[in-house]
Amino acid sequence: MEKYDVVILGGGNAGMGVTVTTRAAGMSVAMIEARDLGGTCPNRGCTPKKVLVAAAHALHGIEEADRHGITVDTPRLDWRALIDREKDMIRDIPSRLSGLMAERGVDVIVGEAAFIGSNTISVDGRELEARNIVIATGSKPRSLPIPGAEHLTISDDVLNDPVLPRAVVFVGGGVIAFELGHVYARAGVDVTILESLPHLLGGFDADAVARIRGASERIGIRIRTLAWVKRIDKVDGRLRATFVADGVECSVDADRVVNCAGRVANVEGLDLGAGVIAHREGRIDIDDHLRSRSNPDVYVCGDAVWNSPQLSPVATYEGGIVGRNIVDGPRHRPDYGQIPACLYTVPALASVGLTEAKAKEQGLGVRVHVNDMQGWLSARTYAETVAWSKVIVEETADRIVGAHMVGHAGEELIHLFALAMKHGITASQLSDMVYGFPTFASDVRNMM
Ligand SMILES: Cc1cc2nc3c(=O)[nH]c(=O)nc-3n(C[C@H](O)[C@H](O)[C@H](O)COP(=O)(O)OP(=O)(O)OC[C@H]3O[C@@H](n4cnc5c(N)ncnc54)[C@H](O)[C@@H]3O)c2cc1C
Ligand SMILES: NC(=O)c1ccc[n+]([C@@H]2O[C@H](COP(=O)([O-])OP(=O)(O)OC[C@H]3O[C@@H](n4cnc5c(N)ncnc54)[C@H](O)[C@@H]3O)[C@@H](O)[C@H]2O)c1
Repeated sequence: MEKYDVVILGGGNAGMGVTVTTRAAGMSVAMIEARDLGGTCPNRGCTPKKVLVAAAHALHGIEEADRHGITVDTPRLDWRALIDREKDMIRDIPSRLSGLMAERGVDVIVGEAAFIGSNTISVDGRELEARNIVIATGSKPRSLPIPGAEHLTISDDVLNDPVLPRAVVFVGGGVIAFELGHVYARAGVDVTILESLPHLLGGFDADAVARIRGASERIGIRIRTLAWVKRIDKVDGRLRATFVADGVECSVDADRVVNCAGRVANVEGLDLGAGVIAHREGRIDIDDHLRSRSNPDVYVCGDAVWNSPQLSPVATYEGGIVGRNIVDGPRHRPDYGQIPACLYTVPALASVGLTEAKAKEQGLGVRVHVNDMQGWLSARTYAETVAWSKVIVEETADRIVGAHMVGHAGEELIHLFALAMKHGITASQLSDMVYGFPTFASDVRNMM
């Protein structure tokens, strides 16, 4: 039996986050990774996705060129070349991270880990014992138990597919469907999004989502809410998604039907029972310190946590907290209050803090500043198709409790609001700054 102070299951953002403090404290650390070091974000998520989004931005710029007096012929996108560029960008990430782990003194073990006891793990015939075990195994697409589910593809396939399909259906109207849908629509693909709930993009401010819906429909994306997908059939070499909306059975034909119905903690194969880890349907019961309630030697972080945002910086942050709890004892708790979230459509939706609905639900006395900024000089200069903001300020304390933007460099500006919220900078103080001009940031003064 090999012995370690810490064994980490999974080498993604969360697992990497654990290694910093534990190694700095001189603990012996092993990391077990079944696929590629780096996990989802750099290999199958944020980074490759953003390479495609960058191409969508270029196409959007070309669409708007005539507004600047520029004539451009109809652009032709070489999809295979774009996928090659994406792959090129991320190719060496696992080997670079392997170098980083070696430098940090972490033993990386390749293989699929599972519990064999409360403090023991098996991997590829080896047995490891550890004082602390960290579950950082990420998430996987929620399976859809419908006839024809075997025809569904997932976001991994979209990011790997060198052939541009003619038509695509996304099952689920969440972040992945909108981001990939915008890329496809700009590339000329016929896109349909089918969402079972009455609202899209759950968790984002409803008014901001309405702008994104409008921007998506403007580029030809068809969106159906309250649409229940019943089955997928193969018909004449293509796929047919049959769904019920408003009590009526409808169908749509496509070359790909992509499962974007959410992601669940990837813990099924870990034999949590052998590890004495209480859970319900894959949701591990943890305390405020991200520690298993039934086995105090086990921590969970990143997407494997069932009830925190599935975001790459959150995974790193939670990994850091788990590392500190292992070193200092369980004292540190995550605070998710001021973490920005962005939807990388074109234009993007950026958000931090409370939505208007949540602020009101909490009974806060708030001023809500809503601006359609399309007529503002900065938006006109760049011929923005959408430029919109909502800033929610607690009346008595002048405290910013939420900010939401669509377009207008919101994915960058949102960090000004997050900084203000984290460090207690009031709305008046943020307005009172001297900003460089002309910039999108200088408009922050007038947003509240
Ligand atoms: C298409 C897509 C786009 C995204 N875009 C963004 C974005 O723009 N911004 C953002 O913030 N977030 C984005 N995300 C979410 C982000 O990628 C995740 O929140 C983040 O990667 C989670 O990190 P993690 O370390 O918890 O899990 P992962 O990165 O998934 O790492 C878990 C690792 O554990 C390994 N593993 C699993 N089981 C075992 C086992 N039994 N033994 C050994 N190893 C195992 C896996 O191989 C994997 O490498 C995106 C996700 C997807 C799918
Ligand atoms: N920009 C980013 O930060 C980014 C980008 C991509 C992914 N992610 C992360 O990845 C996670 C997963 O993304 P996602 O888009 O798969 O999930 P999501 O949770 O954002 O959206 C899933 C949607 O599918 C709907 N749905 C569920 N079952 C359905 C069914 N049977 N039929 C139709 N609709 C159904 C849900 O109501 C929901 O609206 C997200 O939680 C997100 O945090 C983040």
